[in-house]
Amino acid sequence: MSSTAFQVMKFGGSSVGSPRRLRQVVELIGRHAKQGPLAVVVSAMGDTTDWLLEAAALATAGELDTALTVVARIAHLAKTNAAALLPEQSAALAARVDTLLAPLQQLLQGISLTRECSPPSKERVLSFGERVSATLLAELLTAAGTPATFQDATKLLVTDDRFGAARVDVARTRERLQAAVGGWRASVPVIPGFIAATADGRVTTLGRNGSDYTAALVAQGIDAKEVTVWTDVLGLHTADPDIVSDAYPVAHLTHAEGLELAAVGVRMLHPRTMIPLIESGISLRIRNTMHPDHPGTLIDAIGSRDGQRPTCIATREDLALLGIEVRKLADQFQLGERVLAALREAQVTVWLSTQSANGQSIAVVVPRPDVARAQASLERELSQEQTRNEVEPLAIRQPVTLLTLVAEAMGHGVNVAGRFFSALGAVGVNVRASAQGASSRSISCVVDAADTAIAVRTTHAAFNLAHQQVSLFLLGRGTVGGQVLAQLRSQQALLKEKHGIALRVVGLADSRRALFDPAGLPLDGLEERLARVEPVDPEKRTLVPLLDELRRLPVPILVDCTAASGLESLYTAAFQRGIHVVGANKKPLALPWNDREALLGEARRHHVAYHYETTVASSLPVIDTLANLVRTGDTVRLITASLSGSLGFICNELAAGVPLSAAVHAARERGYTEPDPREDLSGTDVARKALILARELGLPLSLSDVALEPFVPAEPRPDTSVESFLQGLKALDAAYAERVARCRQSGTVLRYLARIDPSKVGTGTPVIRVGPVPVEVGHAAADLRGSESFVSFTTTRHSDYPLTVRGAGAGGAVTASGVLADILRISQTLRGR
Ligand SMILES: NC(=O)C1=CN([C@@H]2O[C@H](COP(=O)(O)OP(=O)(O)OC[C@H]3O[C@@H](n4cnc5c(N)ncnc54)[C@H](OP(=O)(O)O)[C@@H]3O)[C@@H](O)[C@H]2O)C=CC1
Ligand SMILES: N[C@@H](CC=O)C(=O)O
Repeated sequence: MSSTAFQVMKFGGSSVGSPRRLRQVVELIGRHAKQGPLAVVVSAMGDTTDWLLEAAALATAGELDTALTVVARIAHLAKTNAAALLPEQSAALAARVDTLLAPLQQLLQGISLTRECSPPSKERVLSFGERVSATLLAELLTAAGTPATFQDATKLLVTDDRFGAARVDVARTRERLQAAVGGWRASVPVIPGFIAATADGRVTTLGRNGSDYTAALVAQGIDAKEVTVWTDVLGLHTADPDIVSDAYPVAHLTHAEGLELAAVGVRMLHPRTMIPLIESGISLRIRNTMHPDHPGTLIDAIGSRDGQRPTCIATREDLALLGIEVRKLADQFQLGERVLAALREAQVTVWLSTQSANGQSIAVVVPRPDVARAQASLERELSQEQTRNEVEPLAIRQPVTLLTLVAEAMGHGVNVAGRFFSALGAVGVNVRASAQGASSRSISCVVDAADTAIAVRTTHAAFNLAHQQVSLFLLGRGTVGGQVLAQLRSQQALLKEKHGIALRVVGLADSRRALFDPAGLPLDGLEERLARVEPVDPEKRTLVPLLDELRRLPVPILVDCTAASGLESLYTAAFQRGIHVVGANKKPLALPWNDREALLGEARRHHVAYHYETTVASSLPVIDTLANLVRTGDTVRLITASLSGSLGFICNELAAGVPLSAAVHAARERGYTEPDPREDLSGTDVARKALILARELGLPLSLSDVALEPFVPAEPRPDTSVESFLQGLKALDAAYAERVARCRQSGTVLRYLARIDPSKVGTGTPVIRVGPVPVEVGHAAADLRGSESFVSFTTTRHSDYPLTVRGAGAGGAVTASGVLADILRISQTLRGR
């Protein structure tokens, strides 16, 4: 290719739709014209084409006056834009616009008289937008010092006479362009996009993305080296930036990738545009007029050599999935061929078709507006088989979206399909149909329209981000929630850098306030920010609308660090929306057996995780250990445990001579107790934990089955406030000091223990007992320090020496670390890499 080969630049309607943008275009062309020969293709200004359609429709309806006001609107836009750049010539420019639009007014008069807008007339009407913009741009360029000449596209681009769907005669077009190009070096040719003409000069148009197509045809016809499409985006993005905030422009693609993307619905590209460029080896650049120094996206024969180059995610929406299945042997039917032929005959576009391996069934994806036509044609085609009851009734699913991954490197790596489907499955998106082309450059699947956003975000993150994004909605900012935020602040950067997990808090709520921002809430000062939110009555508040926002974000997790009752309905709503739950709150797990089963079943049904390791002994790995014992086929014979960090601490304080009331106060201060310490002192908290463990063994028990002896009876004044209850504890100081002294004298230590004995099932003796026990020296609980907990599992395999887990059993920091570990478990499982 000679170094003096032409560049072709195409400017879309928005690039020339306002004075500011038009000025940028004039400057841009001026700069590039100095660097080498340049041809310019331009679209109609702003919404002019839509207005022309409106004017044609009005004229056809006989409303000529209104149609002419639309023409006046078109003229006004053109005059205002041009006059802003060249005020001293505004009158001449306005006269020019009027002259250009005079034939349009006559044409509309004719249409209104006959009340008929034939396809040729409609093409002529539509051609005026580009004529005006190209004429004005040529004049503005010349006035700005870049000599430019309007070139009439109807004299350059030749089509057949199928008005409305004209086909270009490439050979004749090339002949004309070759003849014209000789005169284009002295002055920049400005060619109206979108319009062409038949060989005998009748105006035709090139349809959707017509100006891009004009640019490609011109480039091919004049042997240009590159086409640049100037737009208002930075290039072709990895996904629709309106859906994926992390989508980014792709630097370099192959022609084949570009064609594939065009074929699956990327609006910026059209297969018709790609084909002349591919045939002639011409590169295509997509750049932004507002950021002219940004390189944009280059699409050429070579593409990127980077093995890690991005994967583009394209969607085509408003589709329907039709399923056809035969009951007889498929080879008698040639089902696939017949279905596709019938749809072709009915002029229904098929965006995807996929057949079962034995040809017994076929699924096709068609535009939703064409469903009735498609259905009628298929029913016609298969009517005899239907009468003989040999085919299933046509299954129609709509609206659906076609989601396609495109990347040249896709075929070079293993497990692309696995990652694609597992990423979608992990967020509960059901794949309704799928297809991978032999090109191995793309893989497509069909999802319900309602899942479009989450499916695009999820696959974009799985294939393009070095890190897995996780979106957290945190309930509770107290002892545990506050520490979760503190640990996120200190760990966030490290987790992203070292483990590829980007944890983002998108929501924070306490009992009366809530903050939510899908883009992420800055962690610094977050609790203070929440405190400034106007409080609402908790009875009247619902967080469900925020779950609707959360579900659209990557790996959404609801994190419950409250002790609130009734949150099971919020969990259910979360599960139903594909949101995972991490809970430190024991109450949803201590619901009556059937309710708890229903809750866990809902999570399973929606393929989401519900992790609650911290509900028993804070961050100690108790539930996980028990689950592994059960999973690997061991039989748990007995669980003995000290499950309350606060009661363990209080017992140790009592043994050290601290009065009960002061010990409880200290436990509360240290964040060991429940928000209401009576839950600890009454043994209820331990009963819940023991119940959670027993249920992990599959025992269908409820709280009322637990034989409970309180540590301190919350009765007889359960209605008193927490503060006055705590005050009242002083009256018990002496009795508890005496109780502990008696233990000391008998060589025992007071502990509050839980015992789960599955052998008691069906015997009438309680399976779960919790209560205070004086333990002998040498007992596993005797030497527990501070808030330590322990859990001992005696099993068939661990019979001589029980498997014991021991360590800090309460406290904000340790519990928060357990909550974080549960969050990371979900994140890592979903990372899929
Ligand atoms: N502390 C510990 O060592 C351990 C605690 N846990 C569990 O962690 C949970 C939290 O305990 P902890 O942090 O100590 O309790 P705190 O009382 O310190 O904090 C509770 C938080 O939950 C908020 N809250 C209450 N109801 C709601 C609601 N409906 N929606 C949103 N937020 C709400 C409260 O807001 P407001 O201030 O407005 O009331 C408060 O911010 C409890 O279930 C506890 O059993 C588990 C293991 C160990
Ligand atoms: N209040 C609880 C905290 C952990 O669940 C305890 O004391 O153990």
